[in-house]
Amino acid sequence: MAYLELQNIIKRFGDVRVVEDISLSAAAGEFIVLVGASGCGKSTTLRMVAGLESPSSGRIIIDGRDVTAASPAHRDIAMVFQNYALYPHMDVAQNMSFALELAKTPRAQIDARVAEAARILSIEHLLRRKPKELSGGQRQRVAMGRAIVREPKVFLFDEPLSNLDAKLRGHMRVEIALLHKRLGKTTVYVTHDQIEAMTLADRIVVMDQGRIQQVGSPDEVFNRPVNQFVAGFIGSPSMNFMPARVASEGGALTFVGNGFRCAVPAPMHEAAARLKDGQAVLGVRPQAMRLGAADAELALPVRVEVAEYLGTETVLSCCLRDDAQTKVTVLAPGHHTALMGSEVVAGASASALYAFEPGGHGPSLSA
Ligand SMILES: Nc1ncnc2c1ncn2[C@@H]1O[C@H](COP(=O)(O)OP(=O)(O)OP(=O)(O)O)[C@@H](O)[C@H]1O
Repeated sequence: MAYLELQNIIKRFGDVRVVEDISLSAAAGEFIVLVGASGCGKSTTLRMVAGLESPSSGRIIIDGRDVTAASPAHRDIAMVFQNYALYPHMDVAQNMSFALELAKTPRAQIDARVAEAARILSIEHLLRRKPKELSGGQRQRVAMGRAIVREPKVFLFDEPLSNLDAKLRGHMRVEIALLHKRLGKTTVYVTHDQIEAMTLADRIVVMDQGRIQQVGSPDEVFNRPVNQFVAGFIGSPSMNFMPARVASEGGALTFVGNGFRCAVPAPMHEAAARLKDGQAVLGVRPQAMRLGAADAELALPVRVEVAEYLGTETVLSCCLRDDAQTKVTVLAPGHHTALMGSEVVAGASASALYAFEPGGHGPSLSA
């Protein structure tokens, strides 16, 4: 049963609609990640759950109660912000206790909860320090501690790791996953980082231009993206896209692109035959491409523009030999910097091929 529910939420700022009819539900204990590019409306959505913004229309339900009009303090939620939002004049223990003091929680209970949260987050030795005496990662831990002590029904995280350096971000990501496992609370987490989304989420909500594009498990959004936008957003390096038209060659449906052709895989036949003007966008992940695979079902003649060796693999940034505007990234195991400037064939099997109606939000041909 849904524990947190957003029903037909629309948000306008003046004439600008930033959230367009979002409906979403989270089960008790579920970890939901809202992901999307800057400005897609994910923070606004989270802030409406928190009660920091009011929806223009729609309802928000938490644990069976309509909280659409309730103040943040009466929603039983706790939010962790990107900029930590700690009180600078209070020490760590005071920052963590403050909300409980306001709620007139008995002192002994406050002390016990602060001690327990400090233990979970390994910040016991920092309790008497002021925020300015802490590193970014330590401040973020205190912000999480402040959320934990309130024992909320729902945790909300708004880009909590984006102010940290890459190494610390990876470390804190693991801590958040462990914390969720331990506390089991329903969580909504906003990020523009698809690695955070993939690693933390039970279900990922991919947003673009105020709308939900896809809701699914990390496996679903990675392997079965519903449109080109989702396919391009999830996965690193991003999926390669190439324009192609569908032609009937000798009775067989074929994708024909600039300098390559490839049989349309059987599961896409019906959708490919229905395409407007026969135009499609093919997609293939950099990890699925093999160098020199001239006999592969999809064999792309490419020119290697840049080759970056990362220690165990090389990222080859290429363009189609017959169309320099179409870029193709190949992630090849081993050391291949010598290929810079040369022409090679990058191949992929038909099972690794995606195809979409053009325009970004057109459906996948295998959906
Ligand atoms: N108070 C406001 N008044 C007017 N427009 C706003 C307001 N708050 C947000 N917006 C606009 O709403 C859109 C969505 O903003 P939002 O912060 O939800 O996006 P986001 O996906 O979280 O982006 P980011 O990752 O950059 O935080 C943006 O175009 C933003 O400029």
